[in-house]
Amino acid sequence: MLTFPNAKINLGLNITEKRPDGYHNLETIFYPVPIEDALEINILNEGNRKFRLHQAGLEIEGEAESNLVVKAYKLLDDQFNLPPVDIHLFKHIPSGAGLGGGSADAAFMLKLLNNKFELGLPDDTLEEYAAKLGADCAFFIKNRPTYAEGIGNIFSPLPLSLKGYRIWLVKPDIFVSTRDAFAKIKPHHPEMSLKEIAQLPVEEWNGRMVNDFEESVFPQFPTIGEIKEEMYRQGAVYASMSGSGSSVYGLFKEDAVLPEVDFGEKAFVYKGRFTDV
Ligand SMILES: C[C@](O)(CO)[C@H](O)COP(=O)(O)OP(=O)(O)OC[C@H]1O[C@@H](n2ccc(N)nc2=O)[C@H](O)[C@@H]1O
Ligand SMILES: Nc1ncnc2c1ncn2[C@@H]1O[C@H](COP(=O)(O)OP(=O)(O)OP(=O)(O)O)[C@@H](O)[C@H]1O
Repeated sequence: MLTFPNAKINLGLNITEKRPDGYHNLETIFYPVPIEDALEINILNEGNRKFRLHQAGLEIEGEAESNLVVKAYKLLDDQFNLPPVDIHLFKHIPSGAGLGGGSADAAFMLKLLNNKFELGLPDDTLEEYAAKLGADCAFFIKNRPTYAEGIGNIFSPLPLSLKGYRIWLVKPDIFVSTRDAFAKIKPHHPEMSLKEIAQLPVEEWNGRMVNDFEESVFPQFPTIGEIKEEMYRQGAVYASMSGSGSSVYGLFKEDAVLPEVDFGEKAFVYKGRFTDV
């Protein structure tokens, strides 16, 4: 059985408070983007191992045991004693990008196991399992535009569609530590709530919808800020860094011409368009 975990972007990200446990309260909107990994499971018939992981495409740091698809399998295996599985993961979504690729793989693995082994778990239960694997992981269960608050784990659906807009996304060869990016932020409440801004036309988001991480990340990595400027030079109606970086996206009108721009040999570049979600 095969599935295609997709990435997300953050539309706005306000870091509002530092909590006693060291984490931060925030508000953001998660929106699915059609940049996809491929994830397949088959029943494993040979040997006495519970799982085998084959990886292709972009490299992922760490052992198989620390891969989120394996963690997702183990989580459900502990409860349901699942058959052994042979896992194939083709990695296309860059990591350390603010695109939630690892979280997407984990959530899609839960959904895949639920279907393959007919566990009958409803979305709410799958979301509870997903939340154990990462704060934004549960978003990918329903995988539709979502307003998130708390530490990024309290969700409400949002009536918002980017259908018809084009997206140009660039992830330079820069690694931003999410932990360091949080540590440099002075939390504050925004003047206008993100939910309100999201109801305005996309053309009115620039200057209102803000990703607070840009303030701490751009001075340290000017290249990331320059990519955002380039997006606006090319006619983006709205551009922003996603999550804690390092990817930057621009939203463009349907008929926009997106030229070839050299963002460096190792940059990941994606051009696509939104369909209905
Ligand atoms: C900021 C977002 O990109 C928004 O989409 C994500 O919430 C970040 O999620 P992530 O990359 O999976 O990050 P995690 O692995 O959960 O957290 C990394 C580190 O960031 C800090 N962290 C994370 C989330 C949060 N609400 N407050 C924090 O202060 C913590 O120091 C944590 O140890
Ligand atoms: N299946 C997986 N795909 C990608 N990364 C994985 C996976 N499993 C574990 N990881 C680990 O998780 C880390 C974060 O990866 P991820 O792709 O979620 O990027 P991210 O850009 O930090 O996402 P975000 O900040 O939006 O949550 C990686 O550095 C990697 O070591």
